[in-house]
Amino acid sequence: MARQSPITDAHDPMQQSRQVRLHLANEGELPSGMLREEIDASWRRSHGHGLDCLQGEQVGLGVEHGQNLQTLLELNRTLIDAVTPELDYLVERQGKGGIIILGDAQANVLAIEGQTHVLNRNGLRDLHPGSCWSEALRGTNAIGTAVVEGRPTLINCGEHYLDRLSPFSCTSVPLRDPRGEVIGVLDITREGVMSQPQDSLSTLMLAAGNIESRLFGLYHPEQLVLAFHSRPQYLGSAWHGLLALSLDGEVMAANENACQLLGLPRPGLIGRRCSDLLGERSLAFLNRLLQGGMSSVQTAKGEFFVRVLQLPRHGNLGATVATKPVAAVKWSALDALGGGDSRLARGLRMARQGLVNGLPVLLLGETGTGKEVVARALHQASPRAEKPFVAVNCAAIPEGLIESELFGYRDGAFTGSRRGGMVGRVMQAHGGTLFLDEIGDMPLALQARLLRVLQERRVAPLGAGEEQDIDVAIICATHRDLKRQVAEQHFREDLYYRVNGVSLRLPALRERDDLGALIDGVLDKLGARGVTLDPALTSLLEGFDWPGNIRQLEMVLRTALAMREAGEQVLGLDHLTDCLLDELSSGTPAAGSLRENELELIRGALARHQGNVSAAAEALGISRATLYRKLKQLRG
Ligand SMILES: Nc1ncnc2c1ncn2[C@@H]1O[C@H](COP(=O)(O)OP(=O)(O)OP(=O)(O)O)[C@@H](O)[C@H]1O
Repeated sequence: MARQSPITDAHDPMQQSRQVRLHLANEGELPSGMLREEIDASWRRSHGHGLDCLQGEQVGLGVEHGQNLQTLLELNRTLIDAVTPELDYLVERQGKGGIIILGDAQANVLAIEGQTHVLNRNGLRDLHPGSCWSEALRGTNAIGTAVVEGRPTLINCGEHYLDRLSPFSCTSVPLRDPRGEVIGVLDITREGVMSQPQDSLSTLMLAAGNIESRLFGLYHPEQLVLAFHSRPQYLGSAWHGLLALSLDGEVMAANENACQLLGLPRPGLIGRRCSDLLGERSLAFLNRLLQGGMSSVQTAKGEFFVRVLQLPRHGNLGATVATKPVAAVKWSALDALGGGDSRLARGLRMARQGLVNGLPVLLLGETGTGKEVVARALHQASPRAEKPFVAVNCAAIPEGLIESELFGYRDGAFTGSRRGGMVGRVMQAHGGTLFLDEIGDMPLALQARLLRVLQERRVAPLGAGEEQDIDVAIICATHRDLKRQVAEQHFREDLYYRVNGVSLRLPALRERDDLGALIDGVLDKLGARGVTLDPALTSLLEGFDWPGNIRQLEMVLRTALAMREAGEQVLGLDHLTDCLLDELSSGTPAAGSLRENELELIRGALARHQGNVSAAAEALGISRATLYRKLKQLRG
């Protein structure tokens, strides 16, 4: 083939890379400054590997030349297990033309899903499980190059080193194990130039964060895994710090975020005592974590919010942070939640009685009224306390993932998913308690499946023929009016009766007459036992309507505590920011429908925070998700 076309002044980047390729093939050298910096570096490496950018690549590649695919899959079993839910989700999300690829640390393809016919259409038949896409063999390509670079990589059409890969654009992110080593790569490939490469990149980075959190748990099944962040909204996200603790409280592993948040390199964290890092060693701290879901600690790096992400599979958790076994706090925790509200205290006792006798418990209440706290305390006060408490937020899991998350899967979910695949949350709760939060948001199709599981007490993972017996206590919660949902046919009537064994409505804060007891409880939880409120602040708080309930009260008290001078034990109006004072002074919203008032409150908060949703949600004491949901409901 005649190779012509010296470099000319091309403005089209695709045209430009084509000319660079021709020049390289003809002259045997790469002209400088013609390609993006990282592409230039990768092309030089590819050239150095002796690859011909026009003729093809080296042969002797991957499984088709003797490498055993089964061995490859077995070697990467943990990675495959951790990636499967995200892979399913990405396949569903990427739609037309999207191909999702999972590679290992050597850029061997482990799984390829989605619109794979697009590859055949373009004559690319050698991209399949078992094939190797390392840079050394195939030149610049997102999978191989991301492995070499160890960072997210985007390769647009002609930026591929090999001419024949030019019809495609690919984005890849490396996946790291808890030690920070690259153990795989996740890729989205599309036909043609990527119009929104940043979208694919952010989708992949979010997925990588979730996968790495899951891997962290899978690598440390015998340890207590704590998630922490300086902002509570970031707990459970791809950005939280993770620490795996041995049963005597020593840090066994830390993820990259944890190193950054604590300002220490990994070797400086491993082997340290959790109490040195997070500044807490008390039984109260552990109990708060186990019952309240989230707790805050003051450290040299400022305030962190901490949540338990995974309990150790075996062993006495009490020893991890505290010195006494956790079981010692069982009853007192539930009793304390009743505060000074005798009706609530009675309801809590009945709920416990029902749960112990095998009845499902349904917790109803507005956002922030403490439904999750109550669910955990009920579990702790039951004979199942030593067994797992597994919480599933049905509104937070993407619809396409709920089924596999709840019921798990066997095999066939994608090439390489193994027999025994992933254990679903229902099965994880075996012997203990399953808490289905926001059950009112569960899609109808899944409600039918859940109903069958609850009736038959058997579960079949996706792709599995046989069913397994399960023994779980069920607690459900929702902020929705489930009866209305049933009437409007958004919630199955039969499921409603199945989950509604003992129902307990948690009162909104404005309906409670034990604000004082609650304030003491929250101060205690925030590590400020003995701090009191002066009469002016007390009466301001008593006059407020508390749309965000206890969560909002907690935020107000947390702010006031932070404004104290050293040694101050009495909180007053001086300890509130102007913004909070304005908010609380607005008191009970003026007459009008609840809907209008809510909308007004949200609009007000958004206006005060210049449309910043996170700040408005924080001021209202609700999560961003709840704020969006409410806006959608109220406007629609
Ligand atoms: N009795 C209590 N004493 C002190 N703090 C509490 C109490 N109940 C709840 N909280 C705190 O209030 C916040 C909200 O509680 P929780 O998450 O259980 O509410 P929820 O009703 O499940 O909210 P949502 O519906 O928004 O998920 C948490 O930070 C929790 O620790």
